[in-house]
Amino acid sequence: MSYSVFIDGEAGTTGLDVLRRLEARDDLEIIVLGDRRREVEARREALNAADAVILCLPDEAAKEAVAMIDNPAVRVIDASTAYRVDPAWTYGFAEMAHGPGRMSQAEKIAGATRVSNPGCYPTGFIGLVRPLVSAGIIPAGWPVTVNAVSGYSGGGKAMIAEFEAGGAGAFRAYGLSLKHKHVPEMTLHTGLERPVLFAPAVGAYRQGMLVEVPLQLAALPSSPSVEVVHGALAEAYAGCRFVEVAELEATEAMTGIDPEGLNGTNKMRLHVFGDRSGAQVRLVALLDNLGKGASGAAVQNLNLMLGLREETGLS
Ligand SMILES: NC(=O)C1=CN([C@@H]2O[C@H](COP(=O)(O)OP(=O)(O)OC[C@H]3O[C@@H](n4cnc5c(N)ncnc54)[C@H](OP(=O)(O)O)[C@@H]3O)[C@@H](O)[C@H]2O)C=CC1
Ligand SMILES: CC(=O)N[C@@H](CCC(=O)OP(=O)(O)O)C(=O)O
Repeated sequence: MSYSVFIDGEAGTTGLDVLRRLEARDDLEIIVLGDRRREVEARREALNAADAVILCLPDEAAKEAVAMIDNPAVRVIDASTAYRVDPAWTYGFAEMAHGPGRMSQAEKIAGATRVSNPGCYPTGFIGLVRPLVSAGIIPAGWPVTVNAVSGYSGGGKAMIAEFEAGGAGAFRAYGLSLKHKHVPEMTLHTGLERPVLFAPAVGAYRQGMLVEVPLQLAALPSSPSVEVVHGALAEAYAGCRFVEVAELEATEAMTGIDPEGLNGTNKMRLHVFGDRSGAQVRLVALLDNLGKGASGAAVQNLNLMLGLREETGLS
């Protein structure tokens, strides 16, 4: 059986990467608009004709696209920020832990017609922190900070053009007003009660990211050991193909970590770097902002929603 898929925003950074991942598949037929991609009526027709649509658009254009869909059978995956904290949409982080006996996020995605694809930074942050909040290691009211660096493709076509024209600088801290659009999503889907303090940065390389959460273990109520923190993460992602937790021994031997290390993949690797006394850790997620941070996750969600589970890599 073949399914039809329409990528709205097919010529953008995320859209092109989704297309690259799908075009070789013989179980999918891709609806491509080419030069007609900005024509409202052409989009409306494609949005209602496809079995599934993947919106790779700015927030406002994504909302307009959703409003154009009146065929109830169409499944929608939105890569923008528009619906990530909307309770009517299912959050598309398939490995997000929910605790024993509850429906997994992957099952929720499989049964949904509206799925919001997570942001790139939130994928790393939620991946690191949610299992620790669920396990009671980080109290819900704890003040949590996240530092991160992304390649410039994270800012889409405009930022790519800026950096590739030269003169953009080697490294730029931003989000300095502390109002980054990812904060509500990071806070909600970890179960934290206070807004996360988010310090993002962008570097003069195209793709790949590190998302880091430093924790003063000795200040936490249970003073957990490095092994307890690592164990909670390892348990949360046991059996997942796309999210892995690096062994403590391997992490201890590392002297650096390359943000480009998982480029081109749909994988995320979590590290727990601990100090010798065990009083502090740096939790670090490594992922491709266009892979598990965007297009890879969108394709994973598409597979789940169309029932192509063998393609998901979820055990
Ligand atoms: N880049 C990344 O790493 C990530 C991006 N995202 C999200 O994915 C979405 C797309 O981002 P990205 O690919 O980076 O952005 P780009 O700027 O690279 O691409 C945006 C695309 O949207 C199209 N578009 C813009 N406005 C309209 C409109 N009014 N009607 C129809 N099409 C329109 C553009 O068309 P045209 O080609 O004609 O210009 C372009 O193809 C955003 O919401 C972003 O936040 C999410 C996670 C990571
Ligand atoms: C480097 C850079 O600018 N990154 C983007 C985030 C990219 C991303 O995740 O897109 P969403 O906002 O749709 O989640 C930013 O900080 O706005």
